[in-house]
Amino acid sequence: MSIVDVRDTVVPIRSRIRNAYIDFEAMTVSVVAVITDAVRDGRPVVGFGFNSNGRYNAQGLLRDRFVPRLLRAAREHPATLLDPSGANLDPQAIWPILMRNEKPGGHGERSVAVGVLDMALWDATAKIAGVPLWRLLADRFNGGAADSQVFVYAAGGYYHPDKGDAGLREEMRSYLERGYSVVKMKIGGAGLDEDLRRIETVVDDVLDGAADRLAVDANGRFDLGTALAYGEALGPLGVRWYEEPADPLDFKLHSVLSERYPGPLATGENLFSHLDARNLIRHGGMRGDRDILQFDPALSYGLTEYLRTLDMLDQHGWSRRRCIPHGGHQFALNIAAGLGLGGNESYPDVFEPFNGFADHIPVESSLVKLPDEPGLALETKSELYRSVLKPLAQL
Ligand SMILES: O=C([O-])CC(=O)C(=O)O
Ligand SMILES: [Mg+2]
Repeated sequence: MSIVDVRDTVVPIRSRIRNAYIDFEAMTVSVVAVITDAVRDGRPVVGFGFNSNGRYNAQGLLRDRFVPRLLRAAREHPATLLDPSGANLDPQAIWPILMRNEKPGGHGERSVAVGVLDMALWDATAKIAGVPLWRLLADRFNGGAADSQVFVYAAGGYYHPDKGDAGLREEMRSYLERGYSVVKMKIGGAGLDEDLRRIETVVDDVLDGAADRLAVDANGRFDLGTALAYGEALGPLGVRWYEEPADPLDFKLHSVLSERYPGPLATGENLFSHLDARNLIRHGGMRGDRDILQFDPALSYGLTEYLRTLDMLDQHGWSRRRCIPHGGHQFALNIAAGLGLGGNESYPDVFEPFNGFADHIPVESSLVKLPDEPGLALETKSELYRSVLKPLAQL
């Protein structure tokens, strides 16, 4: 078998929302379809991948470097893409082919291009094996143990020009109505007083005072003084976690904050390699008994790299249950179930049509089950499949 073509497209996920650092007026996603000549159910197997929000499409990198490397290997050395049986792809063998002639360091952007391709390769591999990705991962890397359901929380609470406190409350209430018990909102895009008012109205008027059901996300906005000032206000409230207080690469700042802020901190969505993740663990003062690690495999060189990150965490005595990836996609959901992570993000209302999970599986008590269809089962997200994936693959 072989890879016969790779198609890619760019889809806008433009919206008027804003976090503390960026707005999403020009946000885009790269989508790829890896077409194989393996046939299942009378059709060629196609693997799909896409990046999550926050980084823009990687079309230039995909077309200049990563797709040509893959297609050239498929043409000239097809066996190098395959597992020893020769009957399926081997994404872990393909990864170094994609990364040939790439220097170390400076992780970001190319990590998105590789992440999108790697997602599609794992999708195709599981489809060829005829199993859901979560099952393939559990059997291959987790002694066969898969979680039957995954903790998910509703991320939203963005700043929006037309939305006041009433709109924020309504949004958060609607997440609870849709089965989520933990929600997340943005901070740091207003002053501390205004943010505290926004937090308090959600905690008091929507969550019956249960602040441990509300996470807050500053998107890397604060300097040390501001991060500490917010921490002093958030600590006594007891929010679920305080996310990305400061620049993701300022490990010293994180370690100082972690000495002063007793509650859980969360970060990692903007660290794009297992080496950057290791620096966070080594130098960021993260606490293995409470903090949350949000590395997003779609943005950070894919599942192949994420497996290295999990190995690194094992070596540092961290439980995988501390990992709740950013990105709200079905890729990380499969990884969470198959490898025993602590949960996965969900965006019930933003970043359509890439948000959310299988159409027919509801969220209940902030838990979601996984589909049984092979691969990532992105086909179970009908709007994504109809409007983006099917036309791209020309199925
Ligand atoms: O607003 C964003 O960039 C997304 C984000 O931080 C998250 O989902 O945690
Ligand atoms: Mg975040």
